[in-house]
Amino acid sequence: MKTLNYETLKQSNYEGYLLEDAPVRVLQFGEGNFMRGFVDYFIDQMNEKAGFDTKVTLVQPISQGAFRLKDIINEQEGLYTLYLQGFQDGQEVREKRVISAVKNCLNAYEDWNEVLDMAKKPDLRFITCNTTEAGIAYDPTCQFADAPAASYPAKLTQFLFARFQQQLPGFIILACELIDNNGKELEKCVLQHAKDWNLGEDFIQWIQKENVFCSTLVDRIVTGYPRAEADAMNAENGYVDNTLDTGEIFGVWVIEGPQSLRDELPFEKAGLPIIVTDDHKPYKEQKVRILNGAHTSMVLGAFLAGQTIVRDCMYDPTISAYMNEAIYNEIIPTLSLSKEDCEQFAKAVTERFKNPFIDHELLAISLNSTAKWKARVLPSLLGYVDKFHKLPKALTTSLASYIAFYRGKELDADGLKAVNPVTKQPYTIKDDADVLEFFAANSDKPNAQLVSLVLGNTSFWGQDLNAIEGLHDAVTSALDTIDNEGAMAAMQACLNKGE
Ligand SMILES: NC(=O)c1ccc[n+]([C@@H]2O[C@H](COP(=O)([O-])OP(=O)(O)OC[C@H]3O[C@@H](n4cnc5c(N)ncnc54)[C@H](O)[C@@H]3O)[C@@H](O)[C@H]2O)c1
Ligand SMILES: O=P(O)(O)OC[C@@H](O)[C@@H](O)[C@H](O)[C@H](O)CO
Repeated sequence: MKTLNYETLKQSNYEGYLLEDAPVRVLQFGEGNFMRGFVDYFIDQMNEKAGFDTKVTLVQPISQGAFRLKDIINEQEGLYTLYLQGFQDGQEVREKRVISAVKNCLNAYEDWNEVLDMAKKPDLRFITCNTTEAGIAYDPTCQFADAPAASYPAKLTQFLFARFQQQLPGFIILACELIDNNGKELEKCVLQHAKDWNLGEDFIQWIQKENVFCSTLVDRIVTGYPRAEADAMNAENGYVDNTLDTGEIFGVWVIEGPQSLRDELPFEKAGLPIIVTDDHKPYKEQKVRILNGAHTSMVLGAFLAGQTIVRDCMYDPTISAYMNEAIYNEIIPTLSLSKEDCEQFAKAVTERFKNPFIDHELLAISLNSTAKWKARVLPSLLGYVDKFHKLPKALTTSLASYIAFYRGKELDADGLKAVNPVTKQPYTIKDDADVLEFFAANSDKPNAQLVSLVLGNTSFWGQDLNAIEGLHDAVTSALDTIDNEGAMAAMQACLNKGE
């Protein structure tokens, strides 16, 4: 079978929508599954339904790994097949679409001059990005002369300076990272670099006046390359697509920015679920704390209890009751939106988790759980303690599950190795090097001591969690239960009412 590209599609008399040539008006930092299944899908839809006539150049912001995704994207001339599946208004929807919005992919380390040359293109109008939660951070070691600078904000500053020198208009910058105020945080980092690198007051003013940094909230479960079904999909399609992407049909993009965005991005004409608002925060709080909070507080314990994908957890009576306990009794009472709104959102989320068409792997969600637990679960735990003056059982147990999951001993380039106590299968813990080194060094310690060290690690949590009354003993006790009776028993213990 031939590899997917325009010629392959022509030869197979493909009749779907394709846009082979159009000006590149979007530069996108991040070539991952999520951006291709969400932002680039929306651009493709706007191209077809609203004459947006726009191609996207992807920039891989980190070095190409062994997989060499940039090369694979370019070999396929940016084309990829996206499967979006789930239920809409009670109806089963399965959408397959060849996305032709992407023109090509550059790697920041291999093609930096080409990236900078993009700044000279007058057509370029939008910058989109998702560089993970790790991506938007100020790194004072980055230098203007680096080619390129290490961090994403520093690379963006170099790119914006190249644009400024061309005396061309600035950009609408749509940040998609799942951190608070992503766009504004990105702008802060850029301004700091401009100042530290002495790029001049005119440039600083140009950044502020000519560019709109939008904070946005993204919501779609994108499960990425479907390893198990890829061969069957390729056989059915009649071509080999090495960048197949899958996700749920549900999707919402909330963009904080001026209403003029509605003129520049014709999403209304294309009938897309994009909301432009002057305050995205309530949407983000609700989504991150309920949906992502439910994922992060559930998956590590569920994995240790022998589960592998989210949907199966939803049909396990103990795990789903544990998740509901966390969502409805411990997370929602700490949120600012009305209980009714939050419960409606939560109900939709748990239905989405049951999506029969996508397999969302617990191990995929477990990636970087330290930062995720801090951003997605800790605020609810703190809010609950503040409001009710006692510990939320399920969220406290999720911290014990996190520690139990992270107790690996052998560290190699791939991650920290551990063995699942139920399936007896080895698994790899993936997180920042300092997190993995910490657990590799401390996993053998007795539970009470390990808990004290984890809770006291201020670089993980931004504070010493041992200071929360009763938390150390409660986490130690839940960890003892996990060790002696299993993770399922620890989750079950959170459901015993009246204690
Ligand atoms: N997959 C989903 O369902 C989903 C939904 C909403 C949001 N997100 C967010 O999107 C992000 C990417 O998810 P994905 O599923 O596309 O994963 P992925 O592994 O397919 O892509 C990761 C992307 O992040 C970039 N990246 C990784 N580390 C980086 C770093 N240190 N600095 C700069 N860039 C870096 C990679 O180049 C790549 O573009 C996640 O952080 C996630 O929070 C994912
Ligand atoms: O993508 P991650 O790894 O940051 O987080 C895992 C999931 O919680 C996340 O992908 C959600 O499915 C997504 O945020 C839904 O919009």
